[in-house]
Amino acid sequence: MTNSASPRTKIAVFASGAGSNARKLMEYFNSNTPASQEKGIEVALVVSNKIDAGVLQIAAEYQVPTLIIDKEKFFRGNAYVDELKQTGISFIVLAGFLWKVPAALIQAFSGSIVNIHPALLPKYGGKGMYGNFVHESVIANKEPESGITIHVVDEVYDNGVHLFQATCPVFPDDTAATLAQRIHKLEHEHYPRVVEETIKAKR
Ligand SMILES: Nc1nc2c(c(=O)[nH]1)N[C@@H](CN(C=O)c1ccc(C(=O)N[C@@H](CCC(=O)O)C(=O)O)cc1)CN2
Ligand SMILES: NCC(=O)N[C@@H]1O[C@H](COP(=O)([O-])[O-])[C@@H](O)[C@H]1O
Repeated sequence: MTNSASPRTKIAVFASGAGSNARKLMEYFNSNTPASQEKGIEVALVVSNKIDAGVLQIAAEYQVPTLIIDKEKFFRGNAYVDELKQTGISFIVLAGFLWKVPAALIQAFSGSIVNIHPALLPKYGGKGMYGNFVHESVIANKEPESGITIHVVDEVYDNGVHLFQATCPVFPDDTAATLAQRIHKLEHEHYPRVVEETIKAKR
C-alpha cells in the first residue's frame, strides 16, 4: 500500500520547449486527487536548457522546482548527477529535450531514462530529427502513417529499447502543424501511463 503522503518515486522531466507533455505528466502525477496521489510518483523537478522555455511557466503553475542547465557543466562536468541524486530523483523523463544526454547521466540512471519521439522509430530518428523536422520528413516521403515511440534512452539518439508505439494516419493535405497536432494527441494520451507502468515494473 503506497503512503500517499510521501511519493515513492521522484521524477525529473527534461524539456527544451513548450512543455505540453510535461504538463500532462504533472497533471497525471501531481494533481491533488486520490487517483494521482495513489500512484506514489511525483514530478519533483523540471530541467531545461532554455531559460525562456514555456515548460518553466508550466512548472511554476504546478509549483514544481526548476533547474536551468549549463552546456559546459552538462557535457564536460558531472551532468548534474549529484544535484539530481541529492534531490531524490530516481527516474528521468525526456519530453522534447533537445540535447544529447551524456554517458555520465545515462550510467547514473541506467535504464531509468525514457524519451518520447514523434515518429515510428527506427525511421525518422537520429541527429537533426526533432520537432517539425520529423513531421516535414514524414510528409515529404508520403508516408501513409506516422505515430509515437516511447523508448529507453541510451548513448545514441533514438536507439534505446522501445517501450511503446502508437500510430496515426498521415493525410495528403497534412502540414507539419496538422500532423504535429495529431501526434501531440497520441503523446498526451499515452506518455504518462507508459511512464507509470515503466516505473512500477522496476519496483
Ligand atoms: N543520449 C541520448 N540523448 C537524447 C536522446 C536519446 O535517445 N539518447 N533523445 C533525444 C530526443 N530526440 C529525439 O527523440 C532528439 C533531440 C534532439 C536531436 C538533435 O539533433 N539535437 C540537435 C541540437 C538541437 C538544439 O540544441 O537546439 C543536435 O544534437 O545537433 C535529436 C534527437 C534527447 N537526447
Ligand atoms: N526528437 C525529440 C522530439 O522531437 N521530441 C518532440 O518534441 C515535442 C515536445 O513538445 P512539448 O514541448 O509540447 O511537450 C514532442 O512532440 C516530442 O515528441
